[in-house]
Amino acid sequence: MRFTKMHGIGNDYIYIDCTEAETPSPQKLAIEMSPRHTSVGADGVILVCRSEKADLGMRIFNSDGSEALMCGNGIRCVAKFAYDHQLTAKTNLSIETLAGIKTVSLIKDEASGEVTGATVDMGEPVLECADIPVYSPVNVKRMIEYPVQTEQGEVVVTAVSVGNPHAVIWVDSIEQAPVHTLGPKLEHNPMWPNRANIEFAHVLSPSKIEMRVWERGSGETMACGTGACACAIAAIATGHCERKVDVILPGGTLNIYWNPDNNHVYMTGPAVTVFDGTYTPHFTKTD
Ligand SMILES: N[C@@H](CCC[C@H](N)C(=O)O)C(=O)O
Repeated sequence: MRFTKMHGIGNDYIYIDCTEAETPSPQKLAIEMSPRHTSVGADGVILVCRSEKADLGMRIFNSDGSEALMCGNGIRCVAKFAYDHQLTAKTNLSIETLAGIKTVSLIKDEASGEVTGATVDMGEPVLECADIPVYSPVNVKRMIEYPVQTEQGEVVVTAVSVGNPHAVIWVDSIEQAPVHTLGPKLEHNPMWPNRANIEFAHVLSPSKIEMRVWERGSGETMACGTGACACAIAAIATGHCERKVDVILPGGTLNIYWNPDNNHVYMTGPAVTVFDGTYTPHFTKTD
């Protein structure tokens, strides 16, 4: 099985071209290929698929095998993968995800012509609890800077969906943030029927946020594109930031713009190929 390892500011996935043949058991493949010390090593597996409704389709599996609806860093890499592997010659393309069709505009280096990144129209963010989905004890419509009781005390959460569910928590210091303790506890808190990605973020200025993320199904990662959008949305919705925000993550920076005219969120960032490889899965069809 051929694969390409790619990353968007350190959020790395194993990309598999499924446009000619299906990949059996992608959940098992993600569990098997993601471990960093005993396998290829990645935050999960992304399938590049055909689509009847868009130029291409994608599916994303976290390292625990769970399937997510959307991946912000992944979709930029899918567009680069498609262009570099001649699956398309388009530099503006539509990609079908389980969270709907997104449009991606590739960014090329002028001198080399190489695709170095992309801007993605992430669509309209969702703040309504019922649609995220998130349960609140007193049935609030939106959970904006809302107090939540945890074993580690009260935390103030803003709930946002950017295709997948996110909880944004403002902290004084991202270095000291309880990413590995509160992160998994909140990910599995029954308030989230489908679990959630947990962001610990700090507003540096009206145009700059720094954050760390505990990703649903993958643990702490170096970056999360949908998570960066969620933090920017939470900061803009609460008046902490203006419409254009640079979100600084351990792996690098993403530029987020929430357009007031159409309510769409745009994310710009790099897409990088690390290496190509071949892999023989250990599981059998009867596993
Ligand atoms: N890293 C991604 C998000 C991947 C899926 C997420 N862990 C989930 O389960 O929702 C991104 O860049 O958005």
